[in-house]
Order: sequence, then C-alpha cells, then structure tokens
Amino acid sequence: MALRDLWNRLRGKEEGAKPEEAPPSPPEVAKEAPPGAVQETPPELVPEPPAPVTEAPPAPVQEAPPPVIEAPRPDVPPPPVVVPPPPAPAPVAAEPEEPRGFFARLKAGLSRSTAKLTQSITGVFTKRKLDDEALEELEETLISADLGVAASQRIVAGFRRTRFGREATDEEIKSALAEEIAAILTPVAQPLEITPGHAPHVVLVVGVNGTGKTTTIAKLSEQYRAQGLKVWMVAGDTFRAAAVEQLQVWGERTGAHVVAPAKHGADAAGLAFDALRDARAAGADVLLVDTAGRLHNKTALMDELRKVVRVLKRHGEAVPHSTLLVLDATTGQNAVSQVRVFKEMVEVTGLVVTKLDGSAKGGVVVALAQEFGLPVHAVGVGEKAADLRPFEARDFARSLVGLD
Ligand SMILES: Nc1nc2c(ncn2[C@@H]2O[C@H](COP(=O)(O)OP(=O)(O)OP(=O)(O)O)[C@@H](O)[C@H]2O)c(=O)[nH]1
Repeated sequence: MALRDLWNRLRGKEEGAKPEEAPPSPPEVAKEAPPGAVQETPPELVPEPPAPVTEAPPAPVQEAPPPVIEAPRPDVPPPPVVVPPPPAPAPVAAEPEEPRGFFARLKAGLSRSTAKLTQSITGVFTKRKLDDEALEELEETLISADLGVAASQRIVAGFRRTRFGREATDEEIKSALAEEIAAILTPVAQPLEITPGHAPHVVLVVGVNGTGKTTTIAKLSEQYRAQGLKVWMVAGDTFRAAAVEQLQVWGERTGAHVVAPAKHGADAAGLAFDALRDARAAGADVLLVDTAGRLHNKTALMDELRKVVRVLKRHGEAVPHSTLLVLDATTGQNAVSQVRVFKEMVEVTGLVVTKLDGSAKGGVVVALAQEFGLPVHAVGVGEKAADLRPFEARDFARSLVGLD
C-alpha cells in the first residue's frame, strides 16, 4: 500500500480529533560556495553542505563553535544595516525552553523524522489484527523511515514469528517494535576505547566534507581531556585553510595541542607521520588525525587516505588504532553509500553519527547497523564540544518509535 494511503487512513482515523502538530520543517541550509577547480567532491559521495548554526552562540568562549573562515565575496553587496526592533513587552507566560539535555535533544531530533513512522504504526495496527496486509504496510512504513530494506524485513519477520494474528494496542506494538530495533542496535553500541599502552592511541577520522569530522574531533578531545588524557590533533585537511584554522580554535578551547601544516596543500601523510613522532616524544595519550573529505575525485581521495594510513604504519602495523567514519544522519540513505565507499578506501573500525539533534533521519542508524555491523561509538547532538554522547541502543530505539 502506498504511503499516501497510509496517511489517508491515518487522517480518516483522526477525523474529529485534535490534529497532530506538524513536525517543524528542517532549517534552510545555506549552500556552500562551489569549491575551486581542484576541490570537487566525488559524485559517489554527494556531500551535504555544512549545517547552519541554529542558535546564537552563548557568551562564554568555550561554548561557541569556532568561526568559519570565509573567502571575501566582492560580488556580494554588504548586508543592509539592521535597525534593532524596540524591546518586546514582557511575556505574560514564560515560553517553553528549548530542550537542552542530551536525551531531550535527541528525542526532539528523532521525533521530527519519526512522527510519520509512529503515526503510521498507529494507522496500521489500531483497526485490525496483525495480518499479512498489516505486516506489508509495516514493512513499507519502516523502509520509508530510512531503516533500509534488510532491517525492515528482519523486524517484520520478528513480528510475524511472534505476533501474527494477534491484536495489540498502539503502545504494545511500539514497544515491540522498539525491542526489535534495539536487538539490531545493541551489538553495535560500543564506546570507543582508548588503549593507554599505545601512547598515543591514534584515531584517524574520515568522512565526506561537512559531516562533522572536525567538530567530532573537538568533541572527542573535550571528553579525553575531561578524563585527564593528553590530546594532540593533526589538521590533515591541508588544502582547506578554514579547516586548519577551525581545528586550531578547537584545540585552544579543548586544551589540545594542534599540529598544523606549514603551508597550504602540504603533504597530509608527512604531516601525520611527524605529528605521531612528536606526540610520542611529548607523551601524548591520544592523537586525533583530521583528513580531507573532498578532493577532485574519488581516486584522489582514496590515494590520499591510503597514503596517510601507509605512512602512519611506518610507526607500527597497528597504527592507526581506530579509523572513525563520521556520518551526517540528515543525509539518510546516502550515509549507507558513504560507508560502502569509505570501506573500500580504508579499514573503517567504527562510526560516529552526527546531527541527530536536527532534522535527522535517525532510522538510517538501524540500516547501518544491519548492513555493516560496525560499532557506532557515539552520536553527535549539537555543535558544541560537549555535544557527543555514547550510543545507547535501547534509548535510541524507543525514541525512534516515539516512546519515552
Ligand atoms: N546540529 C549539529 N551540527 C553539527 C554536529 N556536528 C557538526 N555539526 C556542524 O556541521 C558543520 C560541519 O561540521 P565540520 O566539523 O566542519 O565538518 P567536517 O566534516 O570537518 O567538514 P570539512 O572540514 O568541510 O571536511 C558545522 O557547522 C558544525 O558545527 C551535530 O552533531 N549537530
């Protein structure tokens, strides 16, 4: 049955009832200026433009994301002078606060993408038994919520095995669905372990431009510093001056030493090699290596990343100890293609999924877990250094289907 029919059914069911509040549409995303002739993106990867800063950075320096350095645009007229509006009258009642806690933001982000899923579940099951037609509708609903074909089929097979022919309430169905999803996610929910004996533990961070690599490095740095570890970072995206500067700002804020290229376009592999040598000598515990996410084609990107790995291995076969692929959840199924492409290039050991606070398509995490079984080390729920959390399978699954 087409999704439209599901929606029609849902609307019919809710006639007379107070309509659900529509999920807020995702914020307008500003397109990045096209890169120069050398810096194009491999078409296979279809990068997302950087997400906009959705809230004004607060006053404390530690909290705000570092400034993005932009090239001057002589063709763009200066912005008009903005006259500040007169002060607003004092509100009668306090506005509800923006959800600030991690779970609140994760749930807010997920609920935007899964409102459709949870409503459709209600539409599928409230009127009749769990029969063949209902199962077919459930599978379509799960696929349209980005869970992927394989995971959706597995979940439906579980329902068929255990609940076929039974009637159940919405809450029972959602709860059962959350359990099936949690069963897929639990094996991949593994925090990133830093081995003290490696001195330093080298973490190579890869991914398409704009997915949140640099921010994730900053977030990891913040966490490791809080654990009392000595962190070094390498600005390996040597072609993008803004990326280097961004990492330097994050280094200052999170108390990490940053190794930056001496000149634009310097050899990233050589930079990483020297950085590891110096980090060892300095007694660093962790070395976080940023990389380019965009080169003129996929082969160039592959050559660059492989060279970084090959040269790092001169320090020891186990280096890099972890290779993290950073994925932007808002890209939905495109994240699945990115894993395939990057697995061809390097030995990806784990994933970090970012932007789960925004208009995320959280269901894709289930598709990733089912298809690749790679550890999901952490999830990003904001732009600040503190906005990285371990991936909790059960909480995530329950949020995804709209349960607390
Ligand atoms: N809302 C939200 N924004 C995020 C998150 N992680 C990163 N961002 C934002 O996404 C944008 C891109 O992040 P970067 O860390 O620069 O991404 P990158 O992969 O290093 O990008 P390149 O340097 O272009 O390769 C920035 O505006 C970040 O603030 C997250 O978890 N939530």
